[in-house]
Amino acid sequence: MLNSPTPVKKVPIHLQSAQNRVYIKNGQVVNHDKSFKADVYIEDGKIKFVGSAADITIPGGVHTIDASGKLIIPGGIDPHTHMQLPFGNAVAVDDFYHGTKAAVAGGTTMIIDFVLPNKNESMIEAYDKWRSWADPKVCCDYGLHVGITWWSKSVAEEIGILCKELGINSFKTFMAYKGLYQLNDSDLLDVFERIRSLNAVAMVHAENGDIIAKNAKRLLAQGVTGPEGHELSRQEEVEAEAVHRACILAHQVDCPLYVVHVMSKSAGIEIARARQRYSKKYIFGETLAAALGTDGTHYRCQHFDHAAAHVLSPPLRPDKTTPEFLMKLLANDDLQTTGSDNCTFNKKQKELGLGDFTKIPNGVNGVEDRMSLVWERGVHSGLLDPCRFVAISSTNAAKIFNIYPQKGRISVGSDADIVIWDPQATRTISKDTHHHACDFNIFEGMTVHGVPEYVLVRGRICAENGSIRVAEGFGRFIPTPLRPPFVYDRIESKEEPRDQPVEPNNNATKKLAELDSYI
Ligand SMILES: C[C@@H](CNC(N)=O)C(=O)O
Ligand SMILES: [Zn+2]
Ligand SMILES: [Zn+2]
Ligand SMILES: [Zn+2]
Repeated sequence: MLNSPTPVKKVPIHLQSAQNRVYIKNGQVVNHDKSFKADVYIEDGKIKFVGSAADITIPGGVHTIDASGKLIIPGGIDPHTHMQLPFGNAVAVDDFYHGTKAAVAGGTTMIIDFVLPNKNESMIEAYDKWRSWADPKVCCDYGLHVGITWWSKSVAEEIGILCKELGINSFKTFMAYKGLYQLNDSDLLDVFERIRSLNAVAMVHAENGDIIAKNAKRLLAQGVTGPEGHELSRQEEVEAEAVHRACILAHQVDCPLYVVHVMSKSAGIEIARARQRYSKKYIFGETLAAALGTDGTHYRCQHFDHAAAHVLSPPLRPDKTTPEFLMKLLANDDLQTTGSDNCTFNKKQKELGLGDFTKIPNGVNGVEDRMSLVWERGVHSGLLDPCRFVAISSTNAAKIFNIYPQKGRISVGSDADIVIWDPQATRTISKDTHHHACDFNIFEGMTVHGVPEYVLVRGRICAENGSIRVAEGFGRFIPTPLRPPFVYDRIESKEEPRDQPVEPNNNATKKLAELDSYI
């Protein structure tokens, strides 16, 4: 407590109402734009001080953590999860409790999940349902995207209410899952136009659902019924074509577009090209921990359970150079974020697809291991520096979905979602030790560098040296406000008329040629 006459530089600390007072000393703070030595003081769930120990006096009784040799990074933000998603005849086993417990264990302190209404279901009723599932269970803060799985005047009205009254600023459309979620190009143009009019963010699952439906029918008729049929029915070009088309559709109505789960080299190239082509760069790309950590060779595994456990859409790719290529796109800012698409089904549930790969529930794990995987494949392998790691694991998602700097930054006034990261420590990933509710881990046996030593969720220490002490329902719903400046400032910039794709300048052409050389 500072009782002396207020010294010029000291930071007065008022103790009376303080909760969860934590002082982290001797660490290296790493934000997306700067890495520097600093101490951090937390009180009432917020960061109150970031600076030199000489500039603060900490009273007795404050929980002090010595972070010597460790990094102090913003808690991970996973922009793509599906906890307890009802999908086909199964419900994902990671519910909002187990899924967010696993998230926190791995250093992620916020998830953004998806409301996926059934066709003809009210968007708002679906939103209320997801809130009722999540609010009582989440161990960390969460946001929601809403899927536009069908289109009508009433949907157009409801998404306006979701934006203006219910804290939603992002909507996922589907070019795949024919008959379930898929929209045609004409509807996509209307949807993107409506999203643009609301200053919201469009998202897209980009695969050509018509090609997939035709291929699946043909493969089954030829007797290809195992999990290998899943990737054969939707190979890279089926994803890349849809990515290319989605970027053009969005550009035609000047709508910012976030392409989720980019799983292949050719789809990643399409994003890079679109970002070059449109100087406003309002195309954003996300890839997944799964695509960075493993590949589609597992679909050829003789054991159905092992192969089926890797089934998600778009699929993992058999081209073993894909993980490194996608990491290079993240390093180049051709891709901006990493998600997990955590949507886990157990062995019994995956066996619903025995004899017909189209019936295998789609989805894999990732929310617990995302941070360590990105560190291992990115920073430890020399492709990323720690600041870029923070950008793609936390800050870029916060900026795109407009919750920065409340989230995604170590700075005064930000939520105290903080990870003390041990870059040298290693851990070996296994279903026997993970915190998921599922009985499989697609990264089984991998040893990764980069381990969270402490994880603080709004100032509460929820993980400490592997011991997880989360509280069910402690997390809060975080509204995502309209018109994210990181997205819309560039759209409204006057630099070029909206419908003139800018010819890439020569070093951009060189870069595109480089990208092509990877294919
Ligand atoms: C349905 C949802 C999860 N499943 C998946 N990615 O395979 C999605 O497509 O993102
Ligand atoms: Zn999807
Ligand atoms: Zn395998
Ligand atoms: Zn998904």
